[in-house]
Amino acid sequence: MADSTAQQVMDIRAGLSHALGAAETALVAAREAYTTAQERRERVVAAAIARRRRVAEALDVRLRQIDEQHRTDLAALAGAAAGAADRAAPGAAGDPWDDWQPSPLDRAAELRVGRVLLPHPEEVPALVPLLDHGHVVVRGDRQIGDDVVAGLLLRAVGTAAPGALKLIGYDPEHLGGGLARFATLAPAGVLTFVGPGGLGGLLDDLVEHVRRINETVLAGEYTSLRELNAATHRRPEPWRVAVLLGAGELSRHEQTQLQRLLRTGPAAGVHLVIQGMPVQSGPGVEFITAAPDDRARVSGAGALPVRLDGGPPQAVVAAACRRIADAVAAGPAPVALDSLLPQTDWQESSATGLTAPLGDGPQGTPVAVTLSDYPPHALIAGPSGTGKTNLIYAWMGALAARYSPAELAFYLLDFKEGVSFARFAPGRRDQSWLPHVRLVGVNVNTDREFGLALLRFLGEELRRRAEAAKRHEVTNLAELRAEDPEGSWPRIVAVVDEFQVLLSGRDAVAGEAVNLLEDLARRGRSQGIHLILASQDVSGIEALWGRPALVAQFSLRIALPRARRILAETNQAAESLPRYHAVVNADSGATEANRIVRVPAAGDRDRWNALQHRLWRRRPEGQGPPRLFDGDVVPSLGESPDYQGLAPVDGSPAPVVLLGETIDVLSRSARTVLRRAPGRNLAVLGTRVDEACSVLATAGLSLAAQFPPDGARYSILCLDPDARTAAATLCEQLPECGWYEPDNADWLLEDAAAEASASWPADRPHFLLVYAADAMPGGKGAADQLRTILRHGPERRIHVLGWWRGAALLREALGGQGSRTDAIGAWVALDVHGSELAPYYPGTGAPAWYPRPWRALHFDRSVHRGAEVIIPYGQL
Ligand SMILES: Nc1ncnc2c1ncn2[C@@H]1O[C@H](COP(=O)(O)OP(=O)(O)OP(=O)(O)O)[C@@H](O)[C@H]1O
Repeated sequence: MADSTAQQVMDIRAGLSHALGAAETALVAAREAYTTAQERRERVVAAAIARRRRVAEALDVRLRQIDEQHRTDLAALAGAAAGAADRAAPGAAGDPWDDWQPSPLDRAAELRVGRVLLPHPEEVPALVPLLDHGHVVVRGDRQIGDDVVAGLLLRAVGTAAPGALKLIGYDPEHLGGGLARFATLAPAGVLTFVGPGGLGGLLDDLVEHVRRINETVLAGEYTSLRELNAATHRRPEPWRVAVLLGAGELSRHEQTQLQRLLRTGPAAGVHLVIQGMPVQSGPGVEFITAAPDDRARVSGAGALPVRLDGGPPQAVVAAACRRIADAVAAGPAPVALDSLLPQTDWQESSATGLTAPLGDGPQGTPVAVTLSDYPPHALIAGPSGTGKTNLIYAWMGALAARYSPAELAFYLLDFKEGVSFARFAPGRRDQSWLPHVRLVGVNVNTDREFGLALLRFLGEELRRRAEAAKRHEVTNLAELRAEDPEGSWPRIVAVVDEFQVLLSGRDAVAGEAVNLLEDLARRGRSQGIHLILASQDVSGIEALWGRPALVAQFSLRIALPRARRILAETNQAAESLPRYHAVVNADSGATEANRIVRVPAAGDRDRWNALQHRLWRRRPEGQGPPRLFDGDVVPSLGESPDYQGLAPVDGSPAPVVLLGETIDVLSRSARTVLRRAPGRNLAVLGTRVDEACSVLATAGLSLAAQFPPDGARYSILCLDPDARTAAATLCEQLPECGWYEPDNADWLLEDAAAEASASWPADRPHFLLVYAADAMPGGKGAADQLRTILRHGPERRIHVLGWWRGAALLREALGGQGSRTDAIGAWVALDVHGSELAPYYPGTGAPAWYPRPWRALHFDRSVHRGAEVIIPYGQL
């Protein structure tokens, strides 16, 4: 048992020892596991700490990157926004006020009102689009709003070309005070005010503008003026900016019109700037909320705060307005004449008419004007200085460059004082001429007879053409030219500037002129003779109005600004024409036929000369200069074709006495023929010594030119010391000239009276030139002798060419009151009134003659029905 117990103890001990061993082993293992786990934990914790640190670092880096990116993006955006704003609002649209001045842009810009506040130092302007875009409504603080409106308007006018923008102000509360700083623009028509109560009318007017522009300017071709401008680079209508500064309740009609304008205005260049009037938001309407500091808002900038600019300084506004007003008053820069000229000269045929552009139409396209069977003739009217003469130049230039002189001939007459047509004829400085011009009459304002002469000449040409047409059995110029291709049948354009001078008065000249005009106007159309009558004076047009049949022929009407009575009565288009524009109307002035043209400047000498010289160098061979009739120039006998044609002839034909130049187209000389027949003496009447001497010298020299040196006798009796020099000079120029003075006058008279009473005619003529015959010494005896010579001399080839210093003095020489006057077959009256000439004039009347310097009235009872005006010649 003990053994067993010991065994048992042993066993238990062994068991315990075993268990202890196992436990110790387990403990060691557990300890090891614990250590391992501990170590792992420490590693994990370290790793976790390291990771968190890395994450934090990465986060920092990323955040820094994001911040950086944000700053870069913001700077780029702000820079881009600032750049875009500069482009959208260049020059006057965006410049700061301290450095601001008008700078017209070639397209509508957005307008700066302030700056957008961004968390970035770059300045980004706040812009609002207005012109060609929409409308602007300003609300909020009234005072700040006023400055915004002023700034906006100044920028708008400053970016438009002068005159291309019109402001209309409606300010019922302050009666225009809100726009007072722009008042300088008013006289130039850039700013107009509408009074209180005028809102309805203003809105109606603007709606009407929109309608008209859509209908006549855009005319279905363009959807807006902006589009038209982009396509043609022209802006035919100004922008109209209506500034509506507060209004009470709008009526229903006003509301409707306002809505119409908000919708349709911008396409037609009609824009509204509204303050103090409720407007609903809608497309194209920009809202500015005026508030101080950074509390303002501009709808285009979204929710971003905006700081509005202060108003423009008054000095800047005043200077700009003055400059714009001056520029508008000075008118637009002229267009060049070249714009009317074709690429190649002289390519057109005038067989059916003459067509040439007169200028540009509203859309920049040339407006052509035609003279043909219809319309055949033109009336041009415009008050002085509106550009009538310029328009004629421009038209002539355009025609002359298209049609050669074989196709077109000009006859030009200017009744105005001055020499506006003289440039077409050779002058002292410039020897060229416009080869189409056949006649130029200048300074003819006192020589209405010259106008008559032109009309007579054209009347003759008309007859010649009508006869040719008859011969070729045709009815108009086109057919005549086809039938007679070798003939010279240019279209004739006769221009008479200030034609009313010709028609003024109720005398014979006016009467004949109207009749001739009527005939020419009626029949000229088919024969290619066209009349252009121009007048600055409404009375000119009125002179024609009494002749409806005549006026009806002038169906082409051209009205310059403010021309009156030339268009139809209800046609007011000329009233509102801008400077250098014209209404061209080929339908007698009917409103529907109006065409507006902008006429180029053709007055410039250099430009004109370039054209004239070019055409002149191409002139057809043998094409001489035009006949120039200058009423201020004394003609020269040496240049008279009739004088040049005189030469001694064999036999004893009746000599011709030249007296002066007739007022006609061909510069003919007035003449009288000293046949061997009673009464073939000449009397010069009047007190003007120079002119009397000139007529006698012309007579003497022209006689001498027809005889060989010993073919005729000349005796000069000079009884006026004032005429002595001239008479003596003539005596020297005449062959075999006897010289007599008061102390030997009796010799001449006795001798000549004896010859005159001889029973046979002399073998050669004897011409007695008596200066101041009324001063004849020798009493009754001498007077009788002179009468004998006058009465009987001519049949025996003795002719008196005498100067009496009065019509009544001649009558005394002829035997006093009641005596016969037929011994004087021809006379030249100087400063003698028509009524005094009655005894020497057939019938019961007297010629209409009001003496004028260096003009005389000539009558030859053997050939004349009426007296003719002549111009004494000057020096040989
Ligand atoms: N289209 C134009 N462009 C530029 N200048 C012009 C134009 N038309 C006229 N002018 C200028 O205006 C001035 C007056 O023109 P113009 O002599 O033609 O007028 P007018 O009506 O004939 O006047 P008046 O009858 O008094 O002679 C001139 O100096 C002329 O150069």
